[in-house]
Amino acid sequence: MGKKGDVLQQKSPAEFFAENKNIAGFDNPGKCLYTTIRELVENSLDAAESISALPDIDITVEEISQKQLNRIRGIENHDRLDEELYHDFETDDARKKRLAKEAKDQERLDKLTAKKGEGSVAVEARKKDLDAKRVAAAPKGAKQFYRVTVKDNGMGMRHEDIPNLLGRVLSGTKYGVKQTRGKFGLGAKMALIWSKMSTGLPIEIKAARRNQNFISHYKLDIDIHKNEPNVHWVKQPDNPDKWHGAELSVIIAGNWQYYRAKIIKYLRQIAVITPYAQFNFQFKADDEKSSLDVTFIRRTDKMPEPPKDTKHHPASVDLELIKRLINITKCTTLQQFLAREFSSISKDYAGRLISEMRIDADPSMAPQDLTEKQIVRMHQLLHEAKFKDPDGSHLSPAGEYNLRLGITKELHPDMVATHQGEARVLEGHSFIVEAAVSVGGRDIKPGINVYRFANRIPLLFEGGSDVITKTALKRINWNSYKINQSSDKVGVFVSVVSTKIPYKGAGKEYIADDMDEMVAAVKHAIQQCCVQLKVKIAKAQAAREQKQRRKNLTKYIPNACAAVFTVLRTMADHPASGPKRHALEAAHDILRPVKRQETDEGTLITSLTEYVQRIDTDMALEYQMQQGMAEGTRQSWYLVPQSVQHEYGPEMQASCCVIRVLQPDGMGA
Ligand SMILES: Nc1ncnc2c1ncn2[C@@H]1O[C@H](COP(=O)(O)OP(=O)(O)OP(=O)(O)O)[C@@H](O)[C@H]1O
Repeated sequence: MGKKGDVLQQKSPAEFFAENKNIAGFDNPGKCLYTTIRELVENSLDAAESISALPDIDITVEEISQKQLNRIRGIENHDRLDEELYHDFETDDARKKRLAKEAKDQERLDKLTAKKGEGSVAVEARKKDLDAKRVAAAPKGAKQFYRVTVKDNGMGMRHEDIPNLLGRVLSGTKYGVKQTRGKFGLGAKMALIWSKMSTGLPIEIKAARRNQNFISHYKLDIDIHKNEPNVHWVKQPDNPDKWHGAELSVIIAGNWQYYRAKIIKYLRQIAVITPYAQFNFQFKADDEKSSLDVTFIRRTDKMPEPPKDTKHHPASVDLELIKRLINITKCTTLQQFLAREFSSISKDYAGRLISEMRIDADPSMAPQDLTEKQIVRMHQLLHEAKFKDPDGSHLSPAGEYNLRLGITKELHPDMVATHQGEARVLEGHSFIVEAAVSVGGRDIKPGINVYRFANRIPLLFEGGSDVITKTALKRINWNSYKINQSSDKVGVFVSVVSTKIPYKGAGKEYIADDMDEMVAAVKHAIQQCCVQLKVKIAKAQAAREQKQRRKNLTKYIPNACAAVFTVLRTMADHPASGPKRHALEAAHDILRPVKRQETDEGTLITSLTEYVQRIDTDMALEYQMQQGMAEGTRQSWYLVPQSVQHEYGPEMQASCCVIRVLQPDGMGA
């Protein structure tokens, strides 16, 4: 018999992920609830977009008590014999103490609210703090369970594929070279594994493809040891309405209280990046007051072009992948194989590559006849030879329009700028970085608030290690764009799309910060937004300053006019005599209208105000001329001269602008 630790064991992928569920973002019950919702919603979005349907997604989270759960599982509910055995047991004394403390805290909160006002930052922070304290101090209650149901209007699933797609870890339809939210073939199965681990209950699936006259209705779970689906029952009811889509429902342990904020934040951010989708979210609590019903309304029917399937770029393939492609290819010659199974290789180029291999490979040989050595040589050459970069036309970024729309609808910022970068390449996969930077708005804290998206899904965890957060916080000199990084409310939205997002881990929570190409692309996209904002901020600042200057100048006009008018009035009513008379004759023109009551205090105020405003505008223009016109305020117009001879004279100044007539470059006088 072998020694302990010496015995060969094998694990199925399902067993591995069940034991290491944190790798896939299933860390604790609260996070499991969050990740389950997220995985199902992302599958729904992929499914709707794959048939170009505007996504309509219903998400329901229903609280289920231990008693209800037992009823579902067919377990009898027993009355407790020994209360003290249980987690939620609390002595009378302990309860009294807890309640007294809560009352005191509430009193303090009321005082703070009276002083600072409801909704103020200080009050909100204190409320959050108290909620956390309350949860921590409350006796550990029974576990919490939830039924999570997500329904969509997507492509559905083929009836016979459903058990494998949802009951076998590492199986899916998104392994190709295409931009999709899902990639690993894991998410929905992790929700099922967690349901199996925490409640022992199977998953229920309804699905129908377009024009299918029945609905596939399954109840299944997973044999974790064998990594195989285990179908409890299957039905095929009629589908008279020709519904298409999928509805998945799992019952799992979770923690709504701790993760409510994160779940709502996730939905809000996914609504920002997919404003063409409608999300109806319902939380059904036992107690009506705690229930929640939120709809993130579709704001546009304009969907980005869907991503397209592409081929492997030669720079991204490894030896195993080449062998796999050789096994599955339908090409009959090596030259065809290189030209058809890879991107950026033309037929001619394939011929040149084969000659360069110099290993007796011949363009007309069957790829399956390549020896191990020939494959190794081919792999080496594919990594040494030059190829055109993939152009990114198969990617589907959200688009500046959608990004701007989503941000405006959710945050209502004062200003926002967007930029979509050029396609770039990372390890043979093209990627595009889009960014938006907003200033001001609702529900946004002062400082730099980073919103990260990858393949159009929000990333909410592990922000500190992410390339986007690090770039926004450390590599941008905000001051140089007239943005105060601690007091302005700045939103930095960055979305990366790629056929392969370089996630760290299967949980899809962050993109590493160690790839120069990615760092450069993210930095460039943010900077481009900042450049646009700088112009807008400068304009807004100038307008504010002018308004303030005018306000300062006109503030004392009524008082000054009242005093001047009193003097004029007195002079008009009591004409001077003697030596002063001559001196005052000059003022005759002013005094006469006063005497005739044609000029009064109001006339003086109006005239002086107009005068001050005119002078102020002239001064502002003169100042701008001295400073050189700001780029944003300068506009070129092309005028056709009335005659052949034209004098390009000095500039003309009007009250609202300065016109400088210049000779176009390269034109004769
Ligand atoms: N709502 C849905 N509509 C249509 N097909 C679905 C739906 N949900 C899941 N599927 C199918 O089931 C497969 C497996 O889904 P699963 O969530 O396990 O992995 P994935 O989405 O492929 O990858 P990832 O683990 O990265 O999320 C998907 O590839 C898809 O084919």
